[in-house]
Amino acid sequence: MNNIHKLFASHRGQRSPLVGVVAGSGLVTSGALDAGADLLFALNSGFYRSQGSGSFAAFLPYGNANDQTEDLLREHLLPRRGRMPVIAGLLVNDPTHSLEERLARLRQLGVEGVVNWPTVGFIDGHFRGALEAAGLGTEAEIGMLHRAKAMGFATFGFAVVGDGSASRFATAGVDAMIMGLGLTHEVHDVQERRDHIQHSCTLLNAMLEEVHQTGHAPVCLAFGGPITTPEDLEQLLAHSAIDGFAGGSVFERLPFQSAIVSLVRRFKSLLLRAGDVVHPAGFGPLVGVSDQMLELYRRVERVAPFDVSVYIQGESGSGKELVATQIHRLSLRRHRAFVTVNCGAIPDSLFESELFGHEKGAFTGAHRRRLGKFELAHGGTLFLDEVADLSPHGQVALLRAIQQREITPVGGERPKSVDVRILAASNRPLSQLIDEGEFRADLYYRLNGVTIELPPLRSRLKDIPFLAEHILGRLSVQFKRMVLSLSSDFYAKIIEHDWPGNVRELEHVLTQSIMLEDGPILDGKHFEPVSRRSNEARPLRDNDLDLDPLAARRRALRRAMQQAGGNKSRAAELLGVTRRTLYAWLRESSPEVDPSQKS
Ligand SMILES: Nc1ncnc2c1ncn2[C@@H]1O[C@H](COP(=O)(O)OP(=O)(O)OP(=O)(O)O)[C@@H](O)[C@H]1O
Repeated sequence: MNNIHKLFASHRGQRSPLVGVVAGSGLVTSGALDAGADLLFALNSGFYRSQGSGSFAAFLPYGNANDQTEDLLREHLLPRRGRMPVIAGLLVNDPTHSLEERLARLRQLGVEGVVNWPTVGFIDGHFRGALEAAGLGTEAEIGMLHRAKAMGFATFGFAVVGDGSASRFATAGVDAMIMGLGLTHEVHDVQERRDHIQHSCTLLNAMLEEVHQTGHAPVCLAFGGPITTPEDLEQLLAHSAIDGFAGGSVFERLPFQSAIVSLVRRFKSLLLRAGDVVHPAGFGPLVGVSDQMLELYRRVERVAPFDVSVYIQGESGSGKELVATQIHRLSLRRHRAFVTVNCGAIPDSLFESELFGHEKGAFTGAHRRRLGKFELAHGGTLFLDEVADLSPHGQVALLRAIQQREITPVGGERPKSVDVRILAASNRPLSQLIDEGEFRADLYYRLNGVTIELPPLRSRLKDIPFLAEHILGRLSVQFKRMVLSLSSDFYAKIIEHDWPGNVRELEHVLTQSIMLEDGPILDGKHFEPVSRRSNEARPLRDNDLDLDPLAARRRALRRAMQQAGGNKSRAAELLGVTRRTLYAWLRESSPEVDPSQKS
């Protein structure tokens, strides 16, 4: 009894289906192992897929199919199979080696099961008749499986729908039947898709009946056909008594598909963030309605059109870069470049080259002329982020460039004049650094034509619901989830927290919650507030926020039903709740949301 026989014996009476993966690469094998697949199939169709061609060629039961399968096993599947039992395809009419030789080699490799693949079942008409008459058809495959069984392999009969071979393999006493439903194909039309699956159920049930009539009870797996999602298989399992499913391209395609889906989503969410997004409760990309923010908007609006340098001071994550972008957008330079320099990230030795560029051959590795940030920003705005991190050397070089309005590229001979507006930001107060001798006062005065101070988030709690709504809107696109609100418990914790990381930290906390929680209302179970404030009076009254969870839920429901066009299944999906929960909510919130709408 090998591992496959043991698996089949222990599977009787189990409720979950057996799942076999036809792998064409090591990547898919590792994925199948990690996901807990029951069986790993080495069929030469996988070899074709890994070469970038369709598996159609593998349906020709001739040529060097057995060599291809052995290569696939040795190079890709066996090194990564873990403890998954492997079943190898064996072409019965092998023109190069005897079946005994092939089987002995497979056994040596550690293969535990054999299936007739590529099978003559893929051929029909006169040619098939001729093959059968010449003893090269199904009978030969049955003979091969008999020999394999005698050598201790588990045997799998691959039967093609409608050629009557299912009963012949079953009668021959194979351990498992693989019931081929045709090539894997994805159908997007919902109705057509359902028709295909129903048709597959009919075909499967006919084959199962054929097998049943023989009095044998092999394990029966559906293979390929229109099954491309777990939901498709669920339908098949609901309507036919199969034990599981095996497939190839359906699993191989998914890693790419999910990568594409997630990339497209991320691109989409980036587009939503960028550009001239105007938030009704804010100013350009800045969200917030607190008095401090309104004051800040006024200041930004005033200074933006003048060509003065602006120094933006604020804690980390409080929105300094957003303020800088907004100043640029409202300035006369808005159609020219906005270039950011993260001063803390440039090693001292590269400072001049980064900011002023270098000529070809200026130093080893300078293969071509490179423009520095000043030249890139010419005519536009240069944003010096984390300016407090500049070394003394960097401070001197920067001061000179600003004073003289010209730069000399490394290795260059003549200075070039540049016209840039300088915006600078720091989360450590520069005035304090000057007192400590860390920052040059003359540079500070050059940078600080006007100061704009960003208030920390903990001092403007009133902005939080607006910021949260804004961030959730972005996250629901990114995660394709309809999250509409925070529970009152979550808000209470948010208000208690000190937010040392400001808005960026709020973004992280909400992102974490959306990943860890289901449903449209986030509870923040995983978030523990940290507060250095004592029991001093809260700067916010409860009625400043929408803390009514029922109202929040109703709003969520209304929007989901609207978005789903009244379709309750879709609305439940959008909200991440079951249909039963959706019905309960609909009853609870009627008559606001009409539960009689179509489902
Ligand atoms: N008022 C705001 N409205 C909307 N989003 C904001 C606001 N303030 C900050 N953010 C968001 O918070 C994040 C951090 O903002 P930003 O990078 O501008 O902060 P910063 O002060 O420059 O941070 P650091 O000091 O770390 O460079 C960004 O994703 C930004 O979009």
